[in-house]
Amino acid sequence: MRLIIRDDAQAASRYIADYIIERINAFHPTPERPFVLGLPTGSSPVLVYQHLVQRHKAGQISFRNVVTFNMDEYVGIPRDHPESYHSFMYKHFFSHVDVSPDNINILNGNAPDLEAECQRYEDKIQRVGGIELFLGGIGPDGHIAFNEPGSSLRSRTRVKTLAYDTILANSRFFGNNLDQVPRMALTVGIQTVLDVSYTATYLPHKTSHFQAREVVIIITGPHKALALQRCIEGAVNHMWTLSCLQMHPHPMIVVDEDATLELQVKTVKYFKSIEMVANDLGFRQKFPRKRDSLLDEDTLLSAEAQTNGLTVPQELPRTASPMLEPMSARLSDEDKNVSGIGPADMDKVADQSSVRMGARVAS
Ligand SMILES: N[C@@H]1[C@@H](O)[C@H](O)[C@@H](COP(=O)(O)O)O[C@@H]1O
Repeated sequence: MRLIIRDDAQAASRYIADYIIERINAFHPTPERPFVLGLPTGSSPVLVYQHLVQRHKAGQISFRNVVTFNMDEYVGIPRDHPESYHSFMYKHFFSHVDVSPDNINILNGNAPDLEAECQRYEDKIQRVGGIELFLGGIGPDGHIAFNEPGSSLRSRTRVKTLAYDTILANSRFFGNNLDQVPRMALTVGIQTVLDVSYTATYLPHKTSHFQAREVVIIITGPHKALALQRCIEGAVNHMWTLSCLQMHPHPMIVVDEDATLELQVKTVKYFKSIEMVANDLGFRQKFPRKRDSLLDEDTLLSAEAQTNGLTVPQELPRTASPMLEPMSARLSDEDKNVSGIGPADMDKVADQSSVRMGARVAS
């Protein structure tokens, strides 16, 4: 797991937007091989959408070959209701970028058969080959999408009754009138986020089980601090459903300082040191591999190359944590001799004690 800590919500959002843009551009999506992006609603991702829109208007990113799947939608409010997640997405994102309406997928909370609608959604995710990057937020009780406390960690897209806490939290969008807040929603499941299983159209000869390649979560504000603490320092637990990310091979949580208030100092220092050392020593983020290269993962895993004097896998498997793999090799050397990095490199490292701490933990 990567935990990226930024000073405030603005900086955390910018980090995520930049990351998504880099991922999409590096993927070189085409109509035949689109980038599949999972998207959330809520107040937390609004700034991310603003950054994405700005960068799109600056000509730095196109969403033409991006297919989107939203995480959830209320049941029983009209699609054009100002607080429907359809309206939210068009207001904050879709209306401002070049995504094709045909590529936008949002659950229909007014479908005559809600269960069939959920199955249709799962099937469609499978048909496009699974989700490349799932962006999400959390509720103050640690729920992801509408997977409320007590949700099965094996759940898939389904009808969900909302927890009272969620109704209370979301009443701010409905004039603080609890009676106006829908009681039910359709939501992707925990397993939908963790493990996208499908018969890929481009792999007609085999049925494969793939993880959503990457899950990126934004968490900001002190009111989410306890949830963050439970989800990353606590055990995997259905009462804090974001903790399921501990089971995912490639999750990244991006937070502001306020959200870290309940974390141990040791946890915060560890994750900051990991990022600082990686940046200082010039490790660049390596993205999960192209999906078609999964065909021959064993072969690719055995291929090695010399990069910056380090032996690293030439092509990391998409399920590996791309930043930590090369770092751990480097850090275990440092652990034996911190000055082995070289005086010039060490001068760049602002806090040497946290480097040593990072080395200890990584080894
Ligand atoms: N279903 C949504 C979640 O996907 C979202 O993460 C959560 C937090 O919203 P906010 O970011 O406004 O705190 O709200 C709702 O419950």
